Order: sequence, then C-alpha cells, then structure tokens
Amino acid sequence: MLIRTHNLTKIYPGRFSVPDKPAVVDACIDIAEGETVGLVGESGSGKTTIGHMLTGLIKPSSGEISYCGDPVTLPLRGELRRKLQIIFQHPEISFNPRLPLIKSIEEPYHFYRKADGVQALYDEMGQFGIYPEHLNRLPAELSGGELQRASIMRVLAVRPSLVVLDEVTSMLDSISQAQVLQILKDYQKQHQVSYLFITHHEALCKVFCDKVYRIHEGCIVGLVGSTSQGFNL
Ligand SMILES: Nc1ncnc2c1ncn2[C@@H]1O[C@H](COP(=O)(O)OP(=O)(O)OP(=O)(O)O)[C@@H](O)[C@H]1O
Repeated sequence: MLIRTHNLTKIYPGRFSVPDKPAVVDACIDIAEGETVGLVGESGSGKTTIGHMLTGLIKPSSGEISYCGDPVTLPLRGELRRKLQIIFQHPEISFNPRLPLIKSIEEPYHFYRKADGVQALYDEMGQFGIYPEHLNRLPAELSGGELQRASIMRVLAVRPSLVVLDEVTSMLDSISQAQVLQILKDYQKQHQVSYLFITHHEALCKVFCDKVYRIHEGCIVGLVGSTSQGFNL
C-alpha cells in the first residue's frame, strides 16, 4: 500500500476558554499506487486536516501514517518531501505575486529534477495547457483556470507519488473543471501517481475516483468503491 493511515487523529488546541477540538478522529485510510481516492464530507468535517497531515503540513495528535510500509515522521525529509505533495483550492497561494510564473515553476523543478535539464520542463508544459505566452506573466495576469493548471504543473513536474487535491476545481467554471480533471487523469496514466481528491461535490467523485471515503464530524463513516459495491453515495 502506498499510503496507509491508522487511527489518525488531530486535536487542535483550544484558545482562551475554548476547549480542545478534535477535527479528525481515528481515521484509517488506504491509498494504493496509481489510485484516485475521494474524501467527501460537509464543510468542517476534517477533510483538509487529513490532507495536511498526509503531506506533512501539520502533525497528527496521535495515530500513524505509513508510506510503502515505512512510518512517516515529521518534518518530512529527503525524498518524502518530494513524494507527498498538495495542490490547494486557491492557486494564488502557490505563487509569489511579484514573480513571473516561470520563476515559481522552475524553483521546485530545479531543486528536485535538475539532472533532467530545463528543456524537459518546457517539453511537458503543453500537456498542462501552459504555453510560452503564459510564462512571463505575473500570476494576477492569468485566468483562474490557467493559474490552477500552472499550480498543477508545478507540483506534478517534481514527480510526486501522492498528490492531495484539496478542492482544486471548486473555483473553476465547468469547462476549466473538466480540463483540469482530464489533465490529472492523463498524467496519472503516464506516471502512476496517486490522488486524494478532497471535495464537497459527490457527483464529481463518481466520475473521477476509484473509491471514496465519506467523512462526518472528523470520523470516516463510509467507504464505497467503483469496483466492489459501486458508488452509492
Ligand atoms: N488551525 C486550526 N486551529 C483550530 N481549529 C482548526 C484549525 N484548522 C481547522 N480547524 C477546525 O477543524 C475542523 C475541520 O476543519 P477542516 O478544514 O479540516 O474541514 P474541511 O472538511 O476541510 O472543511 P471545508 O470543506 O470547509 O474546507 C473545523 O471545525 C475547523 O474549524
């Protein structure tokens, strides 16, 4: 199993007189190599908290995460930092607003794939719908769909094993949404990446995911898969 969590729990410390708050309780999630796993639930149910724990952005309060059978410990080091990635709902936060797009895309690429040379990066851009005319623009000079495709490219160009997709299409119109999902699927076919697809949008899970966990008030309350029982969200 690429990723397995066992009784993963996050309790955010309360502030002032507010008590500690469990955001995720005893979550057990399996993500196989090349699999797309949905995580669906209402606002505040703990989806993003799980995504942040899986990618090392926040520390679990208890429970374990394993990667190919080995425990994941924080801070993430070495190859694990490259392999566990997240793409956010608002692509602006992945880019420096004062730098041309290409600078922000090249930075992680140079860090992790310097040996492949910059031409390989340019060769890959077209499959993400990013073209030379976009590269010297500031993030604010791109459409929402273009910027989200650029943020996807920035992450996938470093060849991750798991990408948490946190509401990545929710700010997009239906055409851009379909483009982004197609790009993600096409890339997955080539590179066997796994996705954790976080969404409120149950219908999207049916078309995009191999199996779907449902979360309610921090607890995983259901799992349906397209291959076993069929989707019955
Ligand atoms: N840093 C934090 N400190 C305290 N509480 C937090 C923090 N981050 C999230 N929470 C709380 O944890 C709970 C789960 O939040 P989370 O963002 O994981 O939910 P979500 O399902 O992703 O919601 P949404 O779909 O609205 O993004 C919420 O009640 C939220 O207020």
